[in-house]
Amino acid sequence: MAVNAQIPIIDISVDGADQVDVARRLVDAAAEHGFIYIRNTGQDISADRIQRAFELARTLFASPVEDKQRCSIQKNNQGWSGMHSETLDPKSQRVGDFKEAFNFGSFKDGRATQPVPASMDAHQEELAAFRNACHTLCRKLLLLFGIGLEVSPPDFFTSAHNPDAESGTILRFLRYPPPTETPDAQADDVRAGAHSDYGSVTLLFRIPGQAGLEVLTPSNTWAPVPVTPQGTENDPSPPILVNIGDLLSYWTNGLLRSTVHRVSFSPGQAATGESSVDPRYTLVFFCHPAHDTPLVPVPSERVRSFAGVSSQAKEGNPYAERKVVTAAEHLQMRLQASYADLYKDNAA
Ligand SMILES: O=C(O)CCC(=O)C(=O)O
Ligand SMILES: [Fe+2]
Repeated sequence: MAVNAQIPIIDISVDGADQVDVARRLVDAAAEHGFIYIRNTGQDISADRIQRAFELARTLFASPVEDKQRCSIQKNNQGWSGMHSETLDPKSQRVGDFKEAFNFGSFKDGRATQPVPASMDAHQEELAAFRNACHTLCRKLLLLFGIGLEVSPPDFFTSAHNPDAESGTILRFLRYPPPTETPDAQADDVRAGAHSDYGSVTLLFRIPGQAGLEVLTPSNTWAPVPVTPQGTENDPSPPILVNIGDLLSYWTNGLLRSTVHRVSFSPGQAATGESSVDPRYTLVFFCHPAHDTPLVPVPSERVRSFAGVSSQAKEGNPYAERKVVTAAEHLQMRLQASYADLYKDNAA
């Protein structure tokens, strides 16, 4: 059995805790691992709210296929993508990812600004509220990163993530079919190819008992990431898994790590007590800065003087060359690589 990934568990909501200390621990975890478990005792996003969002994901994917197709993914990265239409690791994958996804962009006055399946019509306010709660938690984390990195001013990242500004921020529902629905899958296939995320920070919600997520360790092996790490079994909800995206890694000169991960079918690789036999549902929130944010050097002595821009810290970050791009430009580069079909007219 593979050894689980060693990812720190941090509680950012303890009453009376020293925020500077919490911030430092968060930065250390992000710099060393790129992944952090945020303990969820219900203060930031309640267990009920998360469970309801999972119910909505099940309802959405059970919608008639024509209804989902009507909402097919567009170049703005919003909408439905069916099996095999996204290929997160095009260099190594024989076929596209074994998954179905629905990406929600922004909501205005509690309504989606994009077509959604009819089954979601009555639930739009609830979806908007979940998305807002995720955004608020990301901004809380970004403020702590600002404090931990001694950025001046500490709200440098937070103010670049104004929830009302146009951005690449996406709430994504995912469904990975069970092996019984994918008899054509081969031993080397993956449910989601190896990749690092594109944005600033990602929040991942999973269902206890469902295996699949693995991170690439510094020794180049795949380590499973259990949904419920030791010590959180009695919490109302498993910890929220946070990871650093390429944009924040790039922005911090590689100090905060964006770590490569994938979703495997995991026979024999699953963490104890987890399995891959059921359809797997996950909820992911990809937080991005406002489109027009220039990714200039972060005003932090610690970032500026980060000497360890080593090949390891740059892992998964294809933009080794430093040049000021906007958040929107950064996102476009990545999307074009993952959705070959959607962008094929732009090739050449
Ligand atoms: O479903 C998961 O566990 C991870 C999904 C993921 O890494 C992604 O969508 O970027
Ligand atoms: Fe990811």
